[in-house]
Amino acid sequence: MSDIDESVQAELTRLRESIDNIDAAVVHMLAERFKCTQQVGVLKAKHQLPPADPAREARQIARLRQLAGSAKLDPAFAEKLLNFIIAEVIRHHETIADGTDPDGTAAASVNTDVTGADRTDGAGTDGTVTDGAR
Ligand SMILES: C=C(O[C@@H]1C=C(C(=O)O)C=C[C@H]1O)C(=O)O
Repeated sequence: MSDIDESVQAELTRLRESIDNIDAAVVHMLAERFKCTQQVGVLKAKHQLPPADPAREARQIARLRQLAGSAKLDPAFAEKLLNFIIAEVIRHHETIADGTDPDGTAAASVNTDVTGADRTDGAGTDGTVTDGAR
C-alpha cells in the first residue's frame, strides 16, 4: 500500500471515510429498529399474538424489493438482508414470549451466527483476516 500514488491514496481515504460514516449510520438505524421491534415483541407476548407475521413480512419484502430496484440496489440482496434481520427479530420475540427475556432487554446478547459461514465468497467475519492490505 505504501507505493501507491498519493492521489489514489487520497481518493481511497475519502471514500473509506464515507463508508465508515455509512456503516455507523446503519448500526444506529438498526439499533433504533430493534428498539421498536422489542416493543412489538413485548406487546405480542402480552396479547398472545404469534412472534412471526408472514403476511406483514411479504408486504415488507415486496415494498423493499421495489425500493431497491428504484435505488439501483439488487432486490434479491435487499430481500436477503431484510429476511436476515426479521429472522433475528422473530428469535427475540420467541424469547420474550417464552419468558426467557420478558422485557426484551437481553436481545443484544442473543447468539447470532455472524461467522459468515454461509458466504459464497469464502470470506468470514470471524476475525480471520487474509487480506494483507489490512
Ligand atoms: C416486528 C414484527 O414482528 C416480526 C418481525 C418483523 C420485522 O422485523 O419487520 C415483521 C413481521 C413479524 O414477522 C411485526 O409483526 O411487526
